[in-house]
Amino acid sequence: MELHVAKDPVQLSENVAAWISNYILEVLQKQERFTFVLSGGNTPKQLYTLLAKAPYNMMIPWERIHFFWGDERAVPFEDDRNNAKMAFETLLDKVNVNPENIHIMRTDISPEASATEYEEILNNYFGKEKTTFDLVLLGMGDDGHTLSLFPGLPIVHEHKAWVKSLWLEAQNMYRITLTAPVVNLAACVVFLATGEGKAITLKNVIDGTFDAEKFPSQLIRPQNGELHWFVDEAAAGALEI
Ligand SMILES: O=C(O)[C@H](O)[C@@H](O)[C@H](O)[C@H](O)COP(=O)(O)O
Repeated sequence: MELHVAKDPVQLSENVAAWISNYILEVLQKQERFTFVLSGGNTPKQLYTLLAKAPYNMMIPWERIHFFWGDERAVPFEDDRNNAKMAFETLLDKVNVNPENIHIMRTDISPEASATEYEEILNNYFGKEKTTFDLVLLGMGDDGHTLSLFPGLPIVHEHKAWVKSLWLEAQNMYRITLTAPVVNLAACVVFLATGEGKAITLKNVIDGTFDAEKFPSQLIRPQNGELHWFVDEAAAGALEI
């Protein structure tokens, strides 16, 4: 695991934009396509906005990037809580992507059907390969969840399925989410976390005893890939570094 600490959320987004674009260019020297899992939540908004501007909008061969989502709230695409909507507004509508390479988690069908369909899409992409995504971007909630793997829910014990739907009582909505097993087959996972509200949880996730029921972010341990945490000083506040 590699920890990158930035002064504040603005610097963090700048560092991550530079880091990610270098990584994409490096990988694309060796292969034709790049598979990129986007995350929802607030933290990545600034990063997406930066990636849509110079120099990154020109530097990155967007048409060679295939986009996926880590999780989705089962609300219509037009709803502001929809993770795909946010990514389109901040990034995908502004750069030269190939619409055929964008794989949203559908919310116009039942959450179960959407999860099954997404699992099929992933199987078609990665079926026999040992490594899945080139890059998975993740966030962590103050409670230690990542993706839609929330503390105490059965989904944290999923060993087999790559995509599942679940009911989230606290938010009164269904979610569709990738599971830890598929994310752990990625070549690279990048977590973003900012703010002092995440400091104690971050310490528990990184330095604490393994307890996935309580801190599902601990489930993310790429088998053969890299794991990076990009955090700001406030989120890093409780770490001993
Ligand atoms: O749809 C979502 O809610 C997410 O994908 C979720 O896992 C998110 O990454 C964390 O909740 C962190 O969210 P913030 O960046 O808003 O703190």
